[in-house]
Amino acid sequence: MGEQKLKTVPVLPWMRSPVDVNLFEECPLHLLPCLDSRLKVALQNMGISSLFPVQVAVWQEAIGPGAFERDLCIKSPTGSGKTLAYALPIVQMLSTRAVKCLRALVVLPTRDLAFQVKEVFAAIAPAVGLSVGLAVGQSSIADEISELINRPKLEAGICYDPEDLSPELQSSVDILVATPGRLMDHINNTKGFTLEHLCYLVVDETDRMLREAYQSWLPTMLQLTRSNDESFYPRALDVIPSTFNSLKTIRRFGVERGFKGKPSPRLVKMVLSATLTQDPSKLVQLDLHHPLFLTTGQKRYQFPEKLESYKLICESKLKPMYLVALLQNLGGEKCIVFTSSVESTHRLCTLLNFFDDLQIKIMEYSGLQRQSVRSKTLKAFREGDIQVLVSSDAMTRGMDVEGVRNVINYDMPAYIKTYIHRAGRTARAGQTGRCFTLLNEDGVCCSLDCLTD
Ligand SMILES: Nc1ncnc2c1ncn2[C@@H]1O[C@H](COP(=O)(O)OP(=O)(O)OP(=O)(O)O)[C@@H](O)[C@H]1O
Repeated sequence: MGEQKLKTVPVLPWMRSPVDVNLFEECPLHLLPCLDSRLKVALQNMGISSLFPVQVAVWQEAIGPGAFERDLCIKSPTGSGKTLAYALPIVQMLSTRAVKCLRALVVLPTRDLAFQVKEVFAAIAPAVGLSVGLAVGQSSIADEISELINRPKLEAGICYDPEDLSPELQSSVDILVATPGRLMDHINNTKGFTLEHLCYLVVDETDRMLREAYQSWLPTMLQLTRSNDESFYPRALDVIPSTFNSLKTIRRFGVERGFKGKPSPRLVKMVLSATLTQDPSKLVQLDLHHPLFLTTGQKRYQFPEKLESYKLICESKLKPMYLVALLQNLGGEKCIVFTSSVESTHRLCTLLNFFDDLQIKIMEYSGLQRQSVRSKTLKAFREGDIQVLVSSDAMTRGMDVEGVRNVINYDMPAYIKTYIHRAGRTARAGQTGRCFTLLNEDGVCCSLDCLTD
């Protein structure tokens, strides 16, 4: 017990004195200080009339007295509105910029998540004249480049040298939402793609992003966005891959029109997750500047307020029958069934589809499927043409589908973090939701209490 308590006390001093998001209340838009009236209208058009507590807390740090002086580390439950918590202040801060260049970058682990986050930015950014791009590799690199980089029209007779990095090559977007792999492709190969003007970097689903190297995207990013004034950023960083043309993107002073001689603004970082790591050896990779920790409550992990959790003890050989009975009882409510692997996802989905009596549309969603198939399935699920999605953990993190009332752990997750993210596909945005976990009565592990991080 004592040991368990010790584990929950963060080692890093700045994590020990967090801002408690629970102390903030929902705030109606008309009471939110400094909100641009155009953004207010855009939010209302999204059906949003007030900001959630985590959004108010971040707004205060970003737009209020905090003025983004510190990097923000945000841990708040699934479905609490973290996307808008960073999107809104970034868009507001960039709304007065006259020159188009890439100023904000959001990096996410999967394409589906990147699509989702792009949609949120796309709903508010155009209201203040900002454009949003997507770099996830869903189209050819050439198509993506033409979306992201503005190439000047050539005058007749003028020969354009593609090797020439002329200043006319400009970003077509102010905000970019990207997956790390495709981001690295652009850093390494796309002429005119530069991070030198970047003001905001968001690493969403941070603990997942720090777990995988993704072609060293993080050290590369940090190197490229550092000022060449070493006194400004005194810490040395790891060596970065020599293959990319880094010289053109190293952050410089006075590069921007109208800003000559003035230092580039500090790159502000925001890192977020419902299960943000406390591990100093992981967090150090982010090279955070005087970080401020915003978290919800005292517990290590917090579940959504209106989530109900149930465990169903069943005989292992009858497990599929228990599931069928449960689905029958749920009567066609939107539901995600999680399994432990892509193979069992496929097997279980095939099996369920033999039960004609169920009279519900069931499809699978897994990392083994082609992106186009996955996107189509997700669209049908969002639109209610499919009621049950049998999924591997490809769906676990961040995915936001309206109306999901139930999550079923057909296979028990191996980690508490996985449980939190799976369960978090329901009970979002203050809604109610239920999470059922099927446990083997003869199983080695029959209680969720023994799930460890
Ligand atoms: N202020 C608001 N008013 C009403 N709905 C909101 C508001 N902010 C966000 N939402 C809705 O809440 C849902 C959850 O938001 P979001 O996906 O940002 O949660 P999250 O905290 O990032 O969750 P996860 O940790 O699972 O990624 C979305 O459907 C979003 O549209």
